[in-house]
Amino acid sequence: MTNINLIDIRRDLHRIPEAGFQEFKTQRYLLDYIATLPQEHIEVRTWKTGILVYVHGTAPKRRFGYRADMDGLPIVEETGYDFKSEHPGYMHACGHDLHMTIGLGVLTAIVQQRMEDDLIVIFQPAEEGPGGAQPMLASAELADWMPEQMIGLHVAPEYPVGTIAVRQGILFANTSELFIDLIGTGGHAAYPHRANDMVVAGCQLVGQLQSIVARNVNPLDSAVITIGKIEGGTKQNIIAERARLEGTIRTLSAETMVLIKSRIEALVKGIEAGFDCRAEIDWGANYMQVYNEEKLTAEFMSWLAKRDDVTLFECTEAMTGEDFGYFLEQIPGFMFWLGVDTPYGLHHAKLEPSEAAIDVAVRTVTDYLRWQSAGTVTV
Ligand SMILES: CC(=O)N[C@@H](CCC[C@H](N)C(=O)O)C(=O)O
Repeated sequence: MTNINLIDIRRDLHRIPEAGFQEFKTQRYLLDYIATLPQEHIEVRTWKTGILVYVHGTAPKRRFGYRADMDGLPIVEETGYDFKSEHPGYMHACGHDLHMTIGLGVLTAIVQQRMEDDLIVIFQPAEEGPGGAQPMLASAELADWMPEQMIGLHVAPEYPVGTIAVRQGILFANTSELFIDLIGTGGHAAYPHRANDMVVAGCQLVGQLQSIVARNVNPLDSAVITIGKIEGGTKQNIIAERARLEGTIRTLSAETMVLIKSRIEALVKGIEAGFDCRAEIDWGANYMQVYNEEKLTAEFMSWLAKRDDVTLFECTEAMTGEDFGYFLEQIPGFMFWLGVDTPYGLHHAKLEPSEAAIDVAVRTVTDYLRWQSAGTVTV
């Protein structure tokens, strides 16, 4: 395909993980690489810290899109890599370094040997939060370059390299972030009767939240409420005036999300009454489910099944979230899982995805785009 060293690129990107909408070095790195490609048939735009690259086809009738997310996570890296993150407390622990590298690989292949149709490669910031897809889709930069068909992928630690897992319909859940501040009265540890302990209130609330999925959601439906962070108090012998819970809600339907939010509001009101305190709920960023358009996904799956270099696996839905769902709400297409064969899961400090998967993905996406563009399939 190409003589660029995608492994080196992935390692360079791995060294510089950045928070959502702070991907300045990442954007610079990608732009510098894109500038080394022949420029005759490409146009480049930036949007915030994201990038849009338009590759003009030889006889375009349609415009395809491939999207890669760009941001890292606030995790202290514990891999055995000699190319560890150089940004303290930040790590590419969700595979976005691979997603971007694959984007550059596909871009390079299509620039080197253009297809008939147009391709837009989208590097999107802030997938982990607060969400870059929705504002990017509403931006002037994308408005006149809107793809007619979209592809996205996500690394999957649990599958061997060479496996592509996908399904028609819902692939990833609806999500909502959840931030609850509890505000009471602090005081001396020895005088609990004169204070209003928000650590106790916060702990009770975490316990009560577990009852929503267990007792309010239909057992044949699926939902998750995870509280990933608790903060409260200032010192071991001071009763905490404030506590803060931070979490996320996952559902397979919009209706269940509404139900869960109303139950959280009711339980929080109960805590306010029971502890005579005040509470503030912030729902943070909400992501649309990732819904794979049935016909295109079925065609992709039958195309994959005929290949002998990949193994197709028809997977179930996952409760992960992805703001790629907003692309698929407006543009027909699909997302698939790419096997990267590593014992540690996404968002783990020891995640070491196999780099051999990069070549698998570049080949699969490029061949699929060429096959589509050759007119075998119409949307
Ligand atoms: C693939 C993946 O891990 N995505 C993230 C998306 C986060 C959405 C939002 N910030 C939230 O926490 O709800 C995930 O955690 O699934």
